[in-house]
Amino acid sequence: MLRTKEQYHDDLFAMRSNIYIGGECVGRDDPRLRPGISVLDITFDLARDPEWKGVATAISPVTGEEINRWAHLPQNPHDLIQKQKLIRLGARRAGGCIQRCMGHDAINALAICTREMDDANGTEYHRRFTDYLKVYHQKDLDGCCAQTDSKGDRMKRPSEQQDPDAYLHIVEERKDGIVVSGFKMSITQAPYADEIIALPTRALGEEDRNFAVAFAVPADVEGLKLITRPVWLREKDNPKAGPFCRYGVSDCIVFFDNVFVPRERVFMCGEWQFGRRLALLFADSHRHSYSGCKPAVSDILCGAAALAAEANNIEKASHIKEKLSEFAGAAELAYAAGIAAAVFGEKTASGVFFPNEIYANVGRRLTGETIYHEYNLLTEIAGGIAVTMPFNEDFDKGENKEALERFILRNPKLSPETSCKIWQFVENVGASSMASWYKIAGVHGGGSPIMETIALNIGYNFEDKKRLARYLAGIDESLDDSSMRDSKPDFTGIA
Ligand SMILES: Cc1cc2nc3c(=O)[nH]c(=O)nc-3n(C[C@H](O)[C@H](O)[C@H](O)COP(=O)(O)OP(=O)(O)OC[C@H]3O[C@@H](n4cnc5c(N)ncnc54)[C@H](O)[C@@H]3O)c2cc1C
Repeated sequence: MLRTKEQYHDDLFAMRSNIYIGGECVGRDDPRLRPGISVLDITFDLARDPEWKGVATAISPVTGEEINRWAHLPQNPHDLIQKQKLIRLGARRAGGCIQRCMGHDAINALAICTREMDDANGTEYHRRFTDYLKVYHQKDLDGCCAQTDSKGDRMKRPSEQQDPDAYLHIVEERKDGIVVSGFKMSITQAPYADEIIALPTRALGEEDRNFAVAFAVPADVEGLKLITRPVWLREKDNPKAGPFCRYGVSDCIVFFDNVFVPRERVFMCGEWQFGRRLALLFADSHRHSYSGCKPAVSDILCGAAALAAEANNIEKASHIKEKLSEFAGAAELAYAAGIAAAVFGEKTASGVFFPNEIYANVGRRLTGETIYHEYNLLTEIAGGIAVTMPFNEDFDKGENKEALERFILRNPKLSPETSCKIWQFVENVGASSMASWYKIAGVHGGGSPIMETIALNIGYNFEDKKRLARYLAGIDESLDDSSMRDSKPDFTGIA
């Protein structure tokens, strides 16, 4: 089934009120949530648009029916590339973050890890998960991923924390399910998701057994509170403002206050040995997703910088050309890393095709490192007007309207109206509440750069480089490069 955005809204607005903003409990129809809901609308519209069939849609391996690609488990490299393409496409339209990749990455991680736990322990998590996914596909659900725990004292393990709620944990195990408590934080799109998919955030020891828990619950389940921080642009309700102003985002503290999770929705319960594996499966899949969305952010920043250069009539200056080319490097190297991760990925026992973790991590780290630099490029090219421009209303009405039409004109080839729109866009993209969100998301979303460093320290073959150096230095007589010969890209599904 492919839901329309109207069906999605109906389902959303029928949910129990458990959203808290500024100390008040509000419904999902609160206008401050609307900019985020409008982003999700794009994902429903794209899936029903014949032009994007096969990019925004896929065939479900569990129901055999056409589904929204956000709910799909990639089966081959082609699927991973289509996912990457869809993320860049959606993110370009949403102005930077399409918000659905976390749920997608969570279901992939669960499909793989439940199978591996069953193979190791004879449990039945994979069957439960597949049954859950069938309903997820049939109802065309949207899940957010609640992985990041509030974590309390960073130097202490989950079981050592003064407040056990610093990490989501099992409070009680019953025959028919489990009761869980704890805080997850920075959870994007939780207030307008159908489902919350909870996963562990880190490697766990035996003493952390109760913190090894994964499950899915409806986002309005009894005992769940979503303490929400919406981000929107000042012009969100101005019909004359550009599409960028329609979109925004909400992140949440997801507070599980003794929430009951029925057995059929529990996908990990005490398997602490698999804590790291499940956390990393999500993180690596999400880092691959960044190779789609971060290039879109670079596209937008590059476009804004190029327009600012045009408005300043400095396009032909050599330092501007050089700066613009840096955006191309940031966007396309990250995108290329995503494609490499897809064709050098691997088929897991669950049938899910998983991106190569080295390429996914180097791509993600590059994007985290360049994000502030890219904003700096825009600032250098645009000058200071982004933070000093009068409000839109001053350009629209009042006694200074005519004077401001002259003021805003720098490049005589542009009309005052176009010039004004360019500078308003530069302000919104580069110097707004959303701009700050994108900067910090660019660094920490998908794991802080240190997490990619750790992943690379574990997975990258440094011994191979040492062997090479030993050979070139004359310490070893021969060099074994057979791994280069044996590693072959997989083009399954790619026409
Ligand atoms: C905009 C945004 C959206 C997000 N959306 C989601 C989402 O949808 N779902 C989700 O699950 N998460 C989400 N996240 C969370 C994101 O994954 C985390 O921000 C990220 O993993 C970093 O965790 P943290 O913010 O708790 O920072 P910390 O982990 O506290 O990191 C802060 C600093 O402390 C250091 N540090 C931490 N622990 C240690 C230690 N033991 N020893 C030494 N140094 C340490 C780190 O290296 C880092 O430099 C989102 C984050 C942002 C900013």
